[in-house]
Amino acid sequence: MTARIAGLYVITDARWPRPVALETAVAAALRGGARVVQYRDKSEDAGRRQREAAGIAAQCRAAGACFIVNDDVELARAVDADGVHMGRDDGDVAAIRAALGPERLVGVSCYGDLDRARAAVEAGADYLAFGSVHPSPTKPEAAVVPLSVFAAAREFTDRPLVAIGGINADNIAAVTAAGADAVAVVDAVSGAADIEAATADLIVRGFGPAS
Ligand SMILES: Cc1ncc(COP(=O)(O)OP(=O)(O)O)c(N)n1
Ligand SMILES: Cc1ncsc1CCOP(=O)(O)O
Ligand SMILES: [Mg+2]
Repeated sequence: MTARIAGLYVITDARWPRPVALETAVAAALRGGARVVQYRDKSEDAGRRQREAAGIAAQCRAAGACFIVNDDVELARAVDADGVHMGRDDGDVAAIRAALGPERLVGVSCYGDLDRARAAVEAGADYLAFGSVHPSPTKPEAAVVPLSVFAAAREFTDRPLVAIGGINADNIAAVTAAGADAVAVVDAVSGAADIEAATADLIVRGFGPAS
């Protein structure tokens, strides 16, 4: 399962107009080659969240991509997502691991904190995310952490390492060269005029041409 966390990891953004265009945008990202999609929606409209997450889950299933729900274990279970992504305000990693069982992935934000990363591995995290690795247009308040964090984390874990924050076509190659297995983006895809082309371009620049 953890092998599925690799390549371009696209995170949905509220700027995608709702509801039809969100699906259209996810379809374009999947055609462009996104291997992981995360539903990230901070609203409290439970009905719309459920509908949108279920729709994206079906799209990812059809495309063979991995589908992750941000923050919300119950929603992940309800739509049969492949996993959840949890940050420092989203609950205890061991408790989430126990609640979800071994079949679903638990991704954990580690920011630039290697002690948190070690503890997350101990608690059963399936992948570790580090960032912002550059100033993020989506989350400008996020602290920037050095790319050396990937080599440092690789010293103690073979879990997939995900980079996030301010990653775009100009800097993605340096991020993967530093050791990130997957690269998570919001703006570089959702802000693009042509989502399919932007996705494909990021993949070639970051991971090389498809073999
Ligand atoms: C892949 C990935 N990495 C990091 C985050 C950030 O999680 P968190 O710190 O909980 O912040 P929010 O996204 O919930 O605002 C993420 N969502 N995905
Ligand atoms: C959710 C999150 N956590 C750290 S940066 C970030 C947002 C990443 O978005 P972008 O790719 O637009 O910088
Ligand atoms: Mg969170």
